[in-house]
Amino acid sequence: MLRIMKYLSKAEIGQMLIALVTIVGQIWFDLELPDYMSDITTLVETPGSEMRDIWIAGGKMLLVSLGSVACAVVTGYIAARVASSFGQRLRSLEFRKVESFGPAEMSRFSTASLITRSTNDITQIQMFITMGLQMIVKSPIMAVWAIMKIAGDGFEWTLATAIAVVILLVAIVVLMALVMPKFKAMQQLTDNINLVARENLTGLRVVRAYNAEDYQEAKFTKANKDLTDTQLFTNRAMAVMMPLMNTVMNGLMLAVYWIGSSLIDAAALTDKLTVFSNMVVFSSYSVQVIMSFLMMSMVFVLWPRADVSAQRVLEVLDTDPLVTNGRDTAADVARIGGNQTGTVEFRDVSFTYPDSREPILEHVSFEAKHGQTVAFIGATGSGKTSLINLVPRLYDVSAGQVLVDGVDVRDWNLTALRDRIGYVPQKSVLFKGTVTSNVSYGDRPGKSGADDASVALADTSTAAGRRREAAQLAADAAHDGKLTDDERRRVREAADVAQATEFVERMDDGFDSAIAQGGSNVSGGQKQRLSIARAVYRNPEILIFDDSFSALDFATDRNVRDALAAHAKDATKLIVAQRIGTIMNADRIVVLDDGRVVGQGTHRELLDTCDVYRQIAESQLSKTELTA
Ligand SMILES: Nc1ncnc2c1ncn2[C@@H]1O[C@H](COP(=O)(O)OP(=O)(O)OP(=O)(O)O)[C@@H](O)[C@H]1O
Repeated sequence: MLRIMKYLSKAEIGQMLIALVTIVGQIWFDLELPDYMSDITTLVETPGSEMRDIWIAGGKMLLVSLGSVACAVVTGYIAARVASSFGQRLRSLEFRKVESFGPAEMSRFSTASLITRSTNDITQIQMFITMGLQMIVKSPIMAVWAIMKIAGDGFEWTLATAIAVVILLVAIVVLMALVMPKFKAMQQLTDNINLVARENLTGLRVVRAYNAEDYQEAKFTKANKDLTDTQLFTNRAMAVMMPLMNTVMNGLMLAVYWIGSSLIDAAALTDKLTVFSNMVVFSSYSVQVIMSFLMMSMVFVLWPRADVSAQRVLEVLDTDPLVTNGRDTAADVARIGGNQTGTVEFRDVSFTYPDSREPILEHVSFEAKHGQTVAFIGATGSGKTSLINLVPRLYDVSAGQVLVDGVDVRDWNLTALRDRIGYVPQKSVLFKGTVTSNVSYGDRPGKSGADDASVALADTSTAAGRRREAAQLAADAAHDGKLTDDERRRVREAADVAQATEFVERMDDGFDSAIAQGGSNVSGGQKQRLSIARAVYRNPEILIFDDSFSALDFATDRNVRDALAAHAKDATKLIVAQRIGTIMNADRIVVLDDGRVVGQGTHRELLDTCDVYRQIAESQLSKTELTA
């Protein structure tokens, strides 16, 4: 928990120091009260006391109480302010970190867990700061201060208080040992609930189609029951705490008065009043001592969960992606690579997924020159996707080298490298927005070094930070959906290339038509065409299509390829395909079989030299097409 505090900003630390002063102030006021009470008791018990004096002592007591309330309000305000700006920063940092993750880190944490970690876990930390930090500071100071006030006031009373404190400490330690492991499990079980709920929601159509509601429900019931059982255990354990505290507190009161009665009994007549007054004061202070232990126990209710949550958030923040950023900017690459713009070369590349032992690619070598089309074909699972994922560095090679523009991709600055690439993944991804916003998605070149900016932006603990955040939001809002005429023309051009214009124009608002989250309001083929348009819009040096024509009919497939050849003739195209028709005109076809290159060349050459290719071709083309 302490380690996460390093993410507090200077302003927040300053605010917390002010809160420390108000906390000490509140304790001072609280501990002044019994003294005035003692004065009033003495005045009431002393014959001939003036009513005026009692009013004055009462008035002072009221002022002291108001002082205590004022301090409590200021402390609460500051704690809430610090907790929310700190929570906001942690969420931003975590979001930023997750953005830098590659598929390897995503599968290590799982999407469901990352969602819990940036929502529920941060809420736990926020709650702890709002309530726990006040108590954590307040309770020991108050306990020590109150003990000092009563120490030496009466051996018997002090002993009774000490016994009560020991009972409380033992109870707290035992309870913590019991519930701490359960709190850890609780966050993991919350992950699990998220996982099952997400799976059910994303796979809703399949669930319905296979009448698998009962199966899904059973899975959810199990996850739900596991979480409920754990929560019940911890809540029951914690439920013991409050009654125990009350019993100890009342027991102590009883003991103080019981001891007091015998002390008063034994005292000489003149001392009886003093002993009585001492007893009233002592009982008030001992209540404060027990109250501070009560507060400590509340801290121990909040702390274990917040501690587990802090560890889980730190685990994300401390993870360095396997794919690290290189240094070479576009200008460096042009100098080092000798202007080999648009070339992609694999030099004896082997690749094994981080979580497996079997190599997926072995000794793959090929070269794609500027403007060439290189296609990859092979059976399912032969490693085509794994191969092209190495170009934008979704993963890094295990051996060998991948060179873009003549420079090893590991040396490239990641932003510069990815700005060069238009990537259409196997599974099309569309974002909530409009057709235009999806096609022009890559129109803002990446900003290297944005990390610092985002950390600074996330600091909203100062007025300057909040102004900066507002300016950034206003700039983003001004940019959203406000494309220039030239950009709109380019969106249309990209849609033309992807053969998307016709269906987009048939939509209600044309290019401004809404796209639902995940593109659920357009068909699979339409999604693919918009994804292709998005890549074309960037006008990149390298276009990567991972089986991106599979949902297109043959005529559209051909039209897209013809339009690409004309529009993006300068771009180097890497195409993964299952259909021979899609790739037979490529400059080079690389045939993969079980992660190895078993043939390379043009369609004609491969028909003569590569058995695997010939078999695929024979299964897809007619005799006349084969001999054409
Ligand atoms: N994240 C991963 N971790 C471990 N193994 C993986 C991972 N992704 C894919 N694989 C394995 O790598 C092999 C190659 O997968 P890849 O997706 O590259 O094949 P592909 O040729 O593109 O197949 P398809 O044509 O079906 O898309 C498969 O055996 C698959 O099980």
